[in-house]
Amino acid sequence: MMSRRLGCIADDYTGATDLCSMLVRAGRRVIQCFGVPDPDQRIDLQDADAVVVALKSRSIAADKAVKQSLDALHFLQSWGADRFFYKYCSTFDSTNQGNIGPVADALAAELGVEQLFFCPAFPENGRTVHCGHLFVNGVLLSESGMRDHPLNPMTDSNLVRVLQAQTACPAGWLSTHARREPASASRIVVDAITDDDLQSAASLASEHLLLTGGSAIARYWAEAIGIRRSGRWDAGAMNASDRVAFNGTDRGATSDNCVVLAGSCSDATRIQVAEFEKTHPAWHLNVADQASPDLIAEETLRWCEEQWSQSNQPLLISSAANPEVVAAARARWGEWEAASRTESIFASVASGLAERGIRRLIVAGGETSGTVVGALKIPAVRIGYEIAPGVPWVTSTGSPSISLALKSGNFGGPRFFFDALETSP
Ligand SMILES: Nc1ncnc2c1ncn2[C@@H]1O[C@H](COP(=O)(O)OP(=O)(O)OP(=O)(O)O)[C@@H](O)[C@H]1O
Ligand SMILES: O=C(O)[C@@H](O)C(=O)CO
Repeated sequence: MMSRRLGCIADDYTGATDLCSMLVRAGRRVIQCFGVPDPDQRIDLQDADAVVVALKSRSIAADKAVKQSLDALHFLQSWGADRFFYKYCSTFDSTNQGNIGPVADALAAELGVEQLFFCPAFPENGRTVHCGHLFVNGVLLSESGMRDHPLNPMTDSNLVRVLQAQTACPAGWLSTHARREPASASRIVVDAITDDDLQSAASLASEHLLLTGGSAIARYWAEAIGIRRSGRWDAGAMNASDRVAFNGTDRGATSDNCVVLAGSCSDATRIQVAEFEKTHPAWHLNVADQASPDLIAEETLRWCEEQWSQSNQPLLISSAANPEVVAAARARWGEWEAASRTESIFASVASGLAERGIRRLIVAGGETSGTVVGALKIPAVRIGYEIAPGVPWVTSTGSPSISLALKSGNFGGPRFFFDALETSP
């Protein structure tokens, strides 16, 4: 079989990292780019079997999401990709108008594809699809926490209906058990309850040029279509010059230091924060405070320096340890301003930590991860060891390199931060 290269477009940063980790499981060398790279960034993609372009297009206006996704497609074609995957959330998050339908339609039109599968199921993380309906840990999507999502509340579990509202093409669903495709539909939601179902779906799609879904199907599809397999990179190792720069700091940090930045408001992250602060120093940001984000960040960095002067324990900085602190910030600033202030604080803290020599960060939350990666001006990362399903350690390309664990809010068990430390580069 011809050796193929896979080009992927993901609609958020942690979702992209989730996808990368599944492709690494399948023995591929994967690079994740944050945004569509500029030619002058000169990211070396030659050794990669798959390239994932991470966008932040999940909740923006549909026309913008379409444009960014097509730009990403053209970039991936210029790299040499000959199969394409569009990754969205395993909970099918979208606004009423999109963006899953419009982006999928635009990519299909550009590639001349008529029939398209939609396969969000991620059984390992509790997301299953039965008769076109999505369940989260056995509960209908519309009755899960996603019902109250601040940006994209998901109040209908029937994905055929959700998708049909976003596309002019006829939508239907397919059970791989029946191996029967809906006769008139060209936009097809695929049932999957187990990984075996995903494997069957991947093999049904083995001739497809474009597939859409969550991360779990991508691993099997890469096998089914014969994507090049060059084996894993040791993507976690820090090189000697980075260590020298790292230890050269005069502000207390040492090469053992690692900081957790938790900006996610999800239940899973709250449990992880509570577990970690039982044994580690923790700093809770007061976003409701009237001080400027820069001042709050400076105060936070001073606290880190104090901690490092006493011990080299990993530190935790959290903004949303409980719903009350988020409510207080929103009451003071309004929802949008409160989120934007939180992100500014995390951006300044992340830059400040990097200036102080920190080279390992664990970040919780998709938006928060996007903010941190943007503040550190990281264009691309290589994918390393998988800490929990869908969350690998990644290491920035270029020098000095920095290692990051970018976690979707709801991913990982209660001891995720400990697991990340134990497996860190
Ligand atoms: N105390 C706070 N007050 C107001 N907004 C906050 C506060 N803490 C965090 N936020 C904001 O809430 C949002 C959380 O989104 P983020 O994507 O980081 O996490 P998530 O939605 O749980 O994760 P994911 O998108 O991966 O599922 C961010 O915009 C963050 O800045
Ligand atoms: O598919 C998922 O659940 C995640 O990769 C994600 O996109 C969470 O925002």
